[in-house]
Amino acid sequence: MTSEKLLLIGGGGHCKSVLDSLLQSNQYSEIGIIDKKKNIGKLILDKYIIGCDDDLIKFHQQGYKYAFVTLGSVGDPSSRVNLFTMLEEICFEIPNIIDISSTVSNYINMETGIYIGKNAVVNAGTSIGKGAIINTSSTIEHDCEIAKFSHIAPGAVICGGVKIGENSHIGANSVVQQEVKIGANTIIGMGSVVLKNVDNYVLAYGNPCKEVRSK
Ligand SMILES: CC(=O)SCCNC(=O)CCNC(=O)[C@H](O)C(C)(C)COP(=O)(O)OP(=O)(O)OC[C@H]1O[C@@H](n2cnc3c(N)ncnc32)[C@H](O)[C@@H]1OP(=O)(O)O
Repeated sequence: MTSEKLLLIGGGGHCKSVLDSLLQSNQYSEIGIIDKKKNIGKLILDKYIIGCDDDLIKFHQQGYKYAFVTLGSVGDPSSRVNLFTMLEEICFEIPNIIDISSTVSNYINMETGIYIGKNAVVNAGTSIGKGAIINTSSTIEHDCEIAKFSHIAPGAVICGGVKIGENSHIGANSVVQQEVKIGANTIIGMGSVVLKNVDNYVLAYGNPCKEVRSK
């Protein structure tokens, strides 16, 4: 274990997933959670909510060198993006958090603030942008590009050479055919089978996946 102290920003369900991964890896000496002021003192798994956004600078000065956004999102990651920017401005170091049960190739490129959940697989030649969530049991095959703040939800299968634009959500248990391009700020609904490219700013779902409306 290092003597490094980490803050998790957002104390909801996604925080529990990330915290559970952290507790199994035993990487940080202290973990504190930041949430709404009214939730200070509440326990998440076995870590406390110790402050709110207004306290971030104080905690940084007190030796919390690392911080990570644990607010989740389904389709609109704008709050996650804003929190990430706030952490960068305060000069926190933003690590990647990778569950020990995942299988991640050594031959991938990762920016920062990425969560890779339980039993996820990321294959060689893939790149993952900052703030992305690669959730439980998802598979990202070889040579994919997963842009920043996108969320690959549990069980989704992203076949080889797929490109996913920033801020997009690939719904749980969807399958994206090899070489397909999915635009930015787009939502693919749960259980979709994506056979063709999907544009920016659309909601699409179904088997075969079809654009339903603009976002
Ligand atoms: C750890 C975690 O839990 S991470 C979170 C994982 N969760 C996900 O990935 C969820 C992704 N979200 C979805 O799939 C949502 O259903 C969305 C975003 C596609 C649609 O949401 P909404 O716009 O609220 O649609 P709404 O629920 O009102 O449904 C509208 C219609 O679309 C249909 N529909 C909604 N989603 C889907 C889908 N994935 N596939 C097929 N049909 C769908 C509904 O049956 C409904 O049909 P109807 O009008 O004939 O009754």
